[in-house]
Amino acid sequence: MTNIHLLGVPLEEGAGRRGCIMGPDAYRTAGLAEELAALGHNVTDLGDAQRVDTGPIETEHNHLKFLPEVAGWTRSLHDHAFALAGADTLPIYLGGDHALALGTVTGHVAAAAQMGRPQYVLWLDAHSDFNTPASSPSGNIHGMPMAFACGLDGFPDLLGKPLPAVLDPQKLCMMGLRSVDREERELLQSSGVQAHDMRAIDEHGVARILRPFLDEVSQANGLLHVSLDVDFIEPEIAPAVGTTVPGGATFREAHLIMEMLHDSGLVTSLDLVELNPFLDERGRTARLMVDLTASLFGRRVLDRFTTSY
Ligand SMILES: NC(=[NH2+])NCCC[C@H](N)C(=O)O
Ligand SMILES: [Mn+2]
Ligand SMILES: [Mn+2]
Repeated sequence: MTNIHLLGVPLEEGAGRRGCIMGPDAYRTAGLAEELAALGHNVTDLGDAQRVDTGPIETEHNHLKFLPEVAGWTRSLHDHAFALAGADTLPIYLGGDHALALGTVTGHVAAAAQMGRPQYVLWLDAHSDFNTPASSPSGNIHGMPMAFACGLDGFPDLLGKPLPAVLDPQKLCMMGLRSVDREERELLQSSGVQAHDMRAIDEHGVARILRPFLDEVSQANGLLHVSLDVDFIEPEIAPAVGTTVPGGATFREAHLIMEMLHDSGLVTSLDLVELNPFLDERGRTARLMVDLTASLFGRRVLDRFTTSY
C-alpha cells in the first residue's frame, strides 16, 4: 500500500496549442483515483495547483512564449514538489503540458540533494525536451524542461532563484525518442544523457533497455522520478496530444515498462503530461493513461508466475 497524492496542474502555456488545461479533470473523469484505490492504495486528491504571479521576466530571448506564465507555474510546482518529496507519499502530477517538469523535476532534485540521495529521471517521450532558449526552433517552453533541470546555460530566471541542485544528465534515461531538433541533438549527446530512440526499442525491446537503468538506480539507492508524455505512445492508440509523432511505443511495450517499474519498487514520483482532452476520441487516451498508471501501481493479470521463463 502506497500513500499517493494527486496534484492537478492545469498548465497549457508551455505547449504550442491550447487544451492541456483540461488534462487534470480528464484524469479525474477517467477514474484515476478510483482505480488506484481499488489496487489498495491510499489516494488523496489535492486538487489543482495554482500559478504564482511573477511580474515581467527579463530575457534577451523574445521568442519564448508565455514566459511569465510558465515561470509562475515553475515556482509554484518546484515548491509543491519539494514539500511532497519530503512527505511519506508518492506524488502524481496530472498535467498539463510538459513544461510542468521545469518545476516538478527541479523540486525533486533539490529535495534529493538535501536528503543526500541521487535523483534519477526516466523520461518517456517522443521528444527529448532538451532545447535551450537559444536552440529552440519554436519558442515553446515544453520543449525545454530537461535542459533547464540539467543546468544548461541561457535560461532566464524561471525559478526566482538559482537552481538549488542540478540533475546529473547521466542519471537521466530517455526512451521512445523519434523527434529531436538539430541543435538539441548536439546538446543531448554532449551532455551524456542515457538517450534511447525508437530504433533501440525495435532492436532490443524495452526490457533490455530498462533493466540496466533500474539496476543502476537500485544500486545507487536512488530516487526515481518518471515523466510520461502521452506522445511516447503510438498516436493511433493515444490520439489526444498536440505533438503526435508516428511510430510510438505499442500498448504492450508501454504496459511492460509500467509493470517493470512496479516490480522494481523504485518509483518515487510521477508526471502524466501532454494529455489534450480537446483532441481525444471519447476519452480513450485518458483511459489508456489511467490504465498505464494502474499497471505502474500494481495491476497485473496473474498474481504470480506459475513457471519460470
Ligand atoms: N513536450 C513536448 N511535447 N515537446 C515537444 C517539443 C517539440 C520541439 N522539439 C520544440 O522544441 O518545440
Ligand atoms: Mn515532452
Ligand atoms: Mn513529447
